[in-house]
Amino acid sequence: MKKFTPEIDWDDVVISIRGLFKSFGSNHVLRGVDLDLYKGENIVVLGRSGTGKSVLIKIIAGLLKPDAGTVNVLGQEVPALGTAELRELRLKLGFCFQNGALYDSMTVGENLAFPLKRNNPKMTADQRRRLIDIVLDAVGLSQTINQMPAELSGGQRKRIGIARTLILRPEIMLYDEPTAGLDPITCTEINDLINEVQKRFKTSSIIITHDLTCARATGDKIAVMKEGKFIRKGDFETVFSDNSDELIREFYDYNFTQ
Ligand SMILES: Nc1ncnc2c1ncn2[C@@H]1O[C@H](COP(=O)(O)OP(=O)(O)OP(=O)(O)O)[C@@H](O)[C@H]1O
Repeated sequence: MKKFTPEIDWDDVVISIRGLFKSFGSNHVLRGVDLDLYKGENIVVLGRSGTGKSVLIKIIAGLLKPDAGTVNVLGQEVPALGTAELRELRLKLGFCFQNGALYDSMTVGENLAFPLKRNNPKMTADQRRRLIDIVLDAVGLSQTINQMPAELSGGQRKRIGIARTLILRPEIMLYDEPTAGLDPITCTEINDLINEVQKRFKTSSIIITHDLTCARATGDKIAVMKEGKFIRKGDFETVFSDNSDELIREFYDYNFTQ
């Protein structure tokens, strides 16, 4: 179970989605998605491959336009935003991709400086260094500042990827399969880090995963997507205590009874 109780502000919705539909030709991917993410909350999105989890994230980030529905992110109706407004909004969203997306030819420190130089060109080297120290400390890898990504383990690369996302101080974190390809001990460390980020940086998060151990450890709420909509939402116990749905049963059995 989750090891700490986050401070969720139930009066402050940071993402609110209603009646979202998206098709690609005859492929009806999203068919009436509703979702609320509250300030300080971690929501885990579960669903089989190809159910539309990435499409949902892309619509939240304004990278894809929905066919119908409303998508409000940090008080703004995303499909109505222009290019400049979208760019502003995306700075408040932190994307954590599966492979950490680090530049192999740069040291860890240079990788962390990169988004700062791009987004805050007036920042001094000292100011950058202070922020780099803060995020490296947050992910427990201060000693790696001069190392190359190739010298890091898979788990360390993930942590640096998270640090690089955090350095721009996003309000919402979007984690795409954060524990994929990691051994169970490293998975536990990443789960703990996701919770630590939530606590320390007061972020709200959407975590896409197939890993129920990750879902149980990090999710304040689990949302299960099937056939283009959420069929269940609630805390882990509530969602998995009723195994009448085949998908719920298969997810549970695959993760815990093999
Ligand atoms: N730009 C696009 N054009 C056409 N079809 C697309 C596009 N993007 C996604 N799709 C289709 O939408 C469906 C959902 O894809 P999506 O990537 O969201 O799945 P997912 O749930 O994230 O899967 P996974 O768990 O494997 O990452 C798939 O059938 C995919 O082929």
